[in-house]
Amino acid sequence: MRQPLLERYRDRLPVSPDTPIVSLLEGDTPLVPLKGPPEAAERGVRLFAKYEGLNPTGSFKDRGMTMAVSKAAEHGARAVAAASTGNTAASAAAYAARAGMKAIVVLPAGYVAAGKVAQSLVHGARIVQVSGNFDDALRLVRELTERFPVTLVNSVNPFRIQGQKTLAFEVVDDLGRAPDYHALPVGNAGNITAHWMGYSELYEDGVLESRPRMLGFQAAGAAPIVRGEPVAEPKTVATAIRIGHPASWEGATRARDESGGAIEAVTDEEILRAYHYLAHGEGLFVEPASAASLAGVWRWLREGRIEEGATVVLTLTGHGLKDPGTAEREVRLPDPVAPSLEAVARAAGL
Ligand SMILES: Cc1ncc(COP(=O)(O)O)c(/C=C/C(=O)C(=O)O)c1O
Repeated sequence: MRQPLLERYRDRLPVSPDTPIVSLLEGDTPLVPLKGPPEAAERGVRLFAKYEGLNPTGSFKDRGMTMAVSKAAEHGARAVAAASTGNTAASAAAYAARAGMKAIVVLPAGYVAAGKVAQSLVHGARIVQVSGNFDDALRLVRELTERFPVTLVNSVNPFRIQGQKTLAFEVVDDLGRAPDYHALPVGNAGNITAHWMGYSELYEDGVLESRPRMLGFQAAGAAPIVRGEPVAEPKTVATAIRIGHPASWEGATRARDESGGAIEAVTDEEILRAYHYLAHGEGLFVEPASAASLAGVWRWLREGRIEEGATVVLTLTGHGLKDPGTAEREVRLPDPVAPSLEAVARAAGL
């Protein structure tokens, strides 16, 4: 029987007997071995995908949200709030509903994928769209939660990072060791901070002999950490990481530097190439931001920067169904045909 995430890793989380467990049986996602692009097989590099789209709301956010909303409930909160590019909103809406709390989500108008908006709406969140970008939304939500009795559940809330570090625990449980590299997309940078925290806790406890090199990838049009300065008008097809001023900037650079890893930019073209490869080459449907993990590793492989025989884990952060708009723009639906065997066979290419 599946356990709530907070039960499975209770001894490594700020969970006390007074903490109500608000759970949708999140976590315990598959670590899927990939065939990998040819550049991987040529060098005997083993690729694994941590398929976070199989969390209850379809993204890794559920790991942090079960922790943050459970702690909010412990402290008597009646409402939670988050700024979001969409997945935090969807997750906050679901866990608030689970907890019988109100959810307020502030979204950058026009830049949130349809699936995420649908989730937030149907779970009953109070949606506020602002004419601005995610960074404006986060600034406003921080002011809102200082002014009103509402708990902030963005990843500036440390309980979110605590919940999200469990991904590293699961990878080690599955592999029996840390991978040599762990790649993931970087937006507000809470997730790379959390990944590194998880591996570091196991390393410091003597469970691991080594930690992975963390490889963070930003979209080229939204790469403030790569550029070393905020990006006022972030632009990318990967709307989940269309963020110009990451709240966990320091956490991300610490993970990069302490691990001897890197944070680099990948173009929308590289992201979409990886997006299509994962879907029709590996059978994994992910949203564009998630594909940035593979896009970056694919470039490292082409450039010979990953040593022979290495083990690489890619965090695929959100399910492709979150962003049907990109799917429909990327793959045109054929016109209807006559209801005859000949027409169907011809359309089917038989
Ligand atoms: C699919 C997907 N992939 C990668 C990221 C980047 O993680 P962070 O670097 O921890 O921000 C996000 C983040 C989304 C939000 O920030 C939000 O939902 O407000 C995401 O949804």
